[in-house]
Amino acid sequence: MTRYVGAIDQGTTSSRFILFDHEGEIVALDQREHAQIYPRPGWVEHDAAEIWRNTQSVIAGALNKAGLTAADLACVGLTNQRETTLLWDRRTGAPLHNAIVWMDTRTDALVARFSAQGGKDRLRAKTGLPLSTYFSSLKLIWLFENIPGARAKAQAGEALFGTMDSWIAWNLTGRHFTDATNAARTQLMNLETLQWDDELLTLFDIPRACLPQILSSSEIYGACRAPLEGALLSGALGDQHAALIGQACFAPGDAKNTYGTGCFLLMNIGETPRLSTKGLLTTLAYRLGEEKPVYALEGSVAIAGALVQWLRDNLGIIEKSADIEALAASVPDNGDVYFTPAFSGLYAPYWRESARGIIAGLTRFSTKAHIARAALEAVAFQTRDVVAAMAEDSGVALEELRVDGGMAVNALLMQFQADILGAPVVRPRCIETTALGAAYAAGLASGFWKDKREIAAHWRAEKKWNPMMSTEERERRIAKWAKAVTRSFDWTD
Ligand SMILES: Nc1ncnc2c1ncn2[C@@H]1O[C@H](COP(=O)(O)OP(=O)(O)O)[C@@H](O)[C@H]1O
Ligand SMILES: O=P(O)(O)OC[C@H](O)CO
Repeated sequence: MTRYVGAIDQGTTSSRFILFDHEGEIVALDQREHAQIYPRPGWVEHDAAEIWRNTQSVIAGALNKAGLTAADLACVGLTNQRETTLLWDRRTGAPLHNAIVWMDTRTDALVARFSAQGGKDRLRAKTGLPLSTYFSSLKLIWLFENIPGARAKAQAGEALFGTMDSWIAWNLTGRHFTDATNAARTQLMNLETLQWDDELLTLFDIPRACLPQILSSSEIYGACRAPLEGALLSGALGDQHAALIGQACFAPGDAKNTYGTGCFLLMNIGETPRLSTKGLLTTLAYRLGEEKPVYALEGSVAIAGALVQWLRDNLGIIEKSADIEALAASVPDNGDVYFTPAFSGLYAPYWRESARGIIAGLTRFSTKAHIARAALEAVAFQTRDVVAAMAEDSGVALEELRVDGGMAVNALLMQFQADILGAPVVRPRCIETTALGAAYAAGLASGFWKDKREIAAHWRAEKKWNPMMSTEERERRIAKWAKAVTRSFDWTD
């Protein structure tokens, strides 16, 4: 029997390929960062050709490290940054433009245009999503309106639309498809039927001919080409949905928070898509093969690890991301500095397109260490806002928070998170839960793992942070943060 499953994790910052064994343990990993392209304030692009090259390279790299070949893999799963939008030429395989990244705000004028047309409630009822620069629909319209000939090619089926899952899967298998979790983030899929919705396609004037086929998150999609010759691709889902599976959040009420470039808290809400009244998204959690779809409430935070990258790349106050912990720990507190990182507006629970980042409370006393500390705290405060919205919405307070993602290695952040939530934070042994979830989705379809129960038995807590802050202090800081948040509003109006 082949003893391993491979998972491609195409994230906002980097692409990884990870090999897992039957216990869900990592056997080998290779990772490569790609360029973040910022052509104008608020714009963020990726070179999709570079991402495909990096994907090929990390696949070869991890297989090499493990001394394995594609023939040793029972199957392969694929997970990805969601919403990031690409059009490419069906014949040549060349992208028509750089991919427009999920956090890009160039479509704010389109938000205003469609808001003025009315129908926002109908849109939310059908897709679970508000009108926002975040989702693919408006990014695709921007491409049609700004790239000469793009619409005509799309209408003729000569240009294909896809998020990063479709792009990688098309390059790997030659098949043009997406899974229903990724499709849920385009704002073109009906959350009940899990198919492209005619009313939405008409509203946004999107030609059906360019859209990928929507499939489940766990089924055999096809055999791969080099560098995974012959291996079966049998799992595909958005990264946050994959992390939910990787954290074994299979029961209603189970939740996880993934700290990557952004920060995304998803709570399983079972088989009925319920709309939030507190600024959360309703999304498909996953659809495993022929099983009934499972839904989730999501609190999306655009800027988390991206803030650490910004301190590194734009301000140069740290050399590498991990350095932020020592710098922030070199001062006992934030020195009354609060950082609202509304670089892409504010997402959940505020949904303010026109907010922009601010650092508040600066004095002659403030140092780069206070700013570093305020940056880490901002990630925890944003998560607290989402947790509070989730509790109000569901009427159930979170007993503990399961965490993962690149920033979850930061112990200072994790302790502050527990303090500011007033609830324990638990990190599992494997924090590569996104890739693990994709491997699980693939392995369930291929029969490598029997069922969800077998998978859930692999989950092990590795570390737990208990809250140590007094209630009074917590409330004081939350009030200060809330003040800093309001100061960031309406900057671009
Ligand atoms: N020790 C650390 N402390 C704080 N942030 C970190 C640390 N290590 C990595 N990061 C941040 O985590 C992010 C990468 O996490 P990852 O889960 O790989 O993200 P993505 O899936 O979005 O590419 C980067 O933004 C990086 O700055
Ligand atoms: O790349 P990540 O892990 O920050 O995730 C990005 C999200 O999928 C965007 O919705």
